[in-house]
Amino acid sequence: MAAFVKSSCSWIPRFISYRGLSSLNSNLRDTKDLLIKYNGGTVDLVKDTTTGIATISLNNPGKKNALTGKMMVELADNISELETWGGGKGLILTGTEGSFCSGGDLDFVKKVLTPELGFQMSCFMHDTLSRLHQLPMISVALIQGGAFGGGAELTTACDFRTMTESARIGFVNIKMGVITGFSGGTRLTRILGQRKALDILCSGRSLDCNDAKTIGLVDLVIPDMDSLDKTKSWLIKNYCTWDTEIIRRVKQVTLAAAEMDIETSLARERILFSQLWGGPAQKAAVSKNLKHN
Ligand SMILES: C[C@@H](C(=O)O)C(=O)SCCNC(=O)CCNC(=O)[C@H](O)C(C)(C)COP(=O)(O)OP(=O)(O)OC[C@H]1O[C@@H](n2cnc3c(N)ncnc32)[C@H](O)[C@@H]1OP(=O)(O)O
Repeated sequence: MAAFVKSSCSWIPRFISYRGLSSLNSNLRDTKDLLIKYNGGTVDLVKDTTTGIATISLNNPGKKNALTGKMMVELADNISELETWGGGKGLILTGTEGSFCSGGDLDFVKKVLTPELGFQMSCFMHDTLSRLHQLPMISVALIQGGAFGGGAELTTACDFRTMTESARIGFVNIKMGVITGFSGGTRLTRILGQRKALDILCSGRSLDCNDAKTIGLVDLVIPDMDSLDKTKSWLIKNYCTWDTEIIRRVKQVTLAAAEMDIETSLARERILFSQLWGGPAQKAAVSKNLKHN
């Protein structure tokens, strides 16, 4: 692997081999202390305890919601808070003032341009987006305005994506001389399959809502007006109507099936199922003589 790095990127110092980087012990605590120094913007979490729907808003409108180091830390902290929210059914990830996110804040990026710092940032964002993806809640990215580079990558950590009619999404990392740093390469491939992901990642082209829907990246196209309300209604109506505990368990079963070996996943599903068996939700349902036609 070191030879591959050397031949294709001759400017990378010899000591930064693939193995060398991955064996670095990236301490997330130290990375957090580092990132938080790169100021600007906020990431705001609102939990609606009536509906069980949380909203995370990326807020750096002067830069189309580009992510600073501090915003990366706030996003991680918001996910930590949601990990402890037992009442959560759904999550909407979006941006303020008509934009989703234009990727890493280029003013911040310019200050951390070494392979070691890139590796640290990447470890931190991988951890955050894995934890977002693994939340026992149904997550949706609402793509409005633009989602570019790291911003496009953020959307791939959610279960679903809605997109407004005028929005664009582009995995432009290749045009910036890098590949996906926030885990978007792996996640996009899981969503679309290798061939379509290669097309999107290698071209770096921007997709409009029709392209994104056709290719299977986006689940719902919505008008620009009231897009947050429309996304929330869609999320509640389709995925968050039923009992909180049951929704959270369904999400956990699908995660296990997607990411674990089959025997481990089946074992988990048996436990998640049997803990509900004979519970109040089931007793109420079986006493109603429901017809499902
Ligand atoms: C982590 C890393 C990675 O590759 O993995 C990345 O994500 S690298 C980041 C990859 N993203 C990018 O390269 C996006 C570059 N930006 C753009 O392509 C464009 O700005 C758009 C996002 C399409 C928006 O275009 P539009 O014409 O609507 O607005 P605009 O260009 O006037 O942008 C409004 C203001 O936001 C700033 N701005 C926009 N994107 C920014 C960014 N990522 N970092 C820092 N500032 C940014 C612009 O410089 C401008 O500042 P002033 O008002 O002061 O002029």
